[in-house]
Amino acid sequence: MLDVSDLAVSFGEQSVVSGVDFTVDRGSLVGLVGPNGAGKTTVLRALKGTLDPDTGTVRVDGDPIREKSAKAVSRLVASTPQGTALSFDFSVRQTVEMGRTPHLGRFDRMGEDDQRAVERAMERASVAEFADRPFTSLSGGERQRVLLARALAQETPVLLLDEPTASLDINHAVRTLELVRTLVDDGKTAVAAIHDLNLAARYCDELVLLAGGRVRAAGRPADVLTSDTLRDAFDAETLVTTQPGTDAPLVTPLSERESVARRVHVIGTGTPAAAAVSKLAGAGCQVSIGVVPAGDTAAERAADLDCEAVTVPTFAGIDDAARERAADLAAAADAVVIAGETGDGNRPVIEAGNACLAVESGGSGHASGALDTVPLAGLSEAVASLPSATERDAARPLDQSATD
Ligand SMILES: Nc1ncnc2c1ncn2[C@@H]1O[C@H](COP(=O)(O)OP(=O)(O)OP(=O)(O)O)[C@@H](O)[C@H]1O
Repeated sequence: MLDVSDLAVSFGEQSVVSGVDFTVDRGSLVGLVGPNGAGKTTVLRALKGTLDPDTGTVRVDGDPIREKSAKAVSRLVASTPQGTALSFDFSVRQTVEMGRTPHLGRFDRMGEDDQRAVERAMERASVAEFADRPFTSLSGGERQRVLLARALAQETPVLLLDEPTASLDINHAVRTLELVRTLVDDGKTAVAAIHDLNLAARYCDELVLLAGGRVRAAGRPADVLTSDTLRDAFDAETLVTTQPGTDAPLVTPLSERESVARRVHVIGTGTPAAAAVSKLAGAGCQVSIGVVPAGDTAAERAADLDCEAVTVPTFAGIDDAARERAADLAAAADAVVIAGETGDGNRPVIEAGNACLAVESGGSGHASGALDTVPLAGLSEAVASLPSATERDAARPLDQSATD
């Protein structure tokens, strides 16, 4: 339905987007996500044909949009702007009626069909109750819904929405995206720039992640929103898990204070080890676990959080290759954390690691009674307070010379 190929736009000397390619299938909702200044609004402007790209083409149903008349485009594409600071001296109803302009001749009056489209658009965007109020008297979120109603009244096959939920409370944000989702499920095609990554992940079929004017990732939300792509695009540490009851990703930004940035190898099984993995990954640690039976809760948690798990088939015992891989991870880690049952076979893995901590109450069965034991709640702080492997290695020759 929409096809963007090799799009490049610059303002004066400044290149703003370049090499942007993506397609939007009919009846799908694509979210444009990315940091401030990434080029999302610029791409939306190119999609509606209101700017002249340096290179590249935007096609709607195979036809270049720049070759269509403004009226033809406005019958195909409706859009809502990012800001709502428009100084309309019109009522809400009159503002929504403007959406019918592409369907009317210059001196035509609105007919019954037009009136019906306006009423229906106001109902759907929940603004009918404001119909007679001046647009300028509404709050930012109410104005945003009126502008959505205006776009809906236009009755186009394509909707372009620039931050449709930016000023909306959580109830109206969800209702707006659910409305867009319903329209898309009924056959419309929509592209929306959305800052809230979790709402974008929940409602969009696909995401296009822009940063620095380029597409950094595109595809299903779960494939686009990974810690690595988000670090690359936003220069931010995040924890990516799954939204309850869906398979959509859930992105939790980590503050620098929370981000412990330590490499930690966990040894243990079951709920205690799973809780330790979550806690450490949530604190921004690079976590590995093993050796652990495949299918154990802790192995599954590690997989959910994109952490390396050294596994062996359940009841198969620990083989040499698995033991060596886990020992290598333990030796390279800043800390080894023991949580839950470890099994005798993991003894060499524990011995390969340097700074060992055990999680309180989950530590039964671990190899040494001489370990520092910490509560789960204080685990990431305890790990952060240990020297990193690099600091330990740097200190080692000094220790040796001191004993010589
Ligand atoms: N008319 C213009 N003249 C000069 N620079 C511009 C113009 N419009 C946009 N830019 C610049 O282009 C870059 C991309 O802007 P754009 O509005 O497309 O980003 P965005 O991803 O929508 O950002 P935000 O999330 O902050 O809305 C920014 O650096 C912006 O300053």
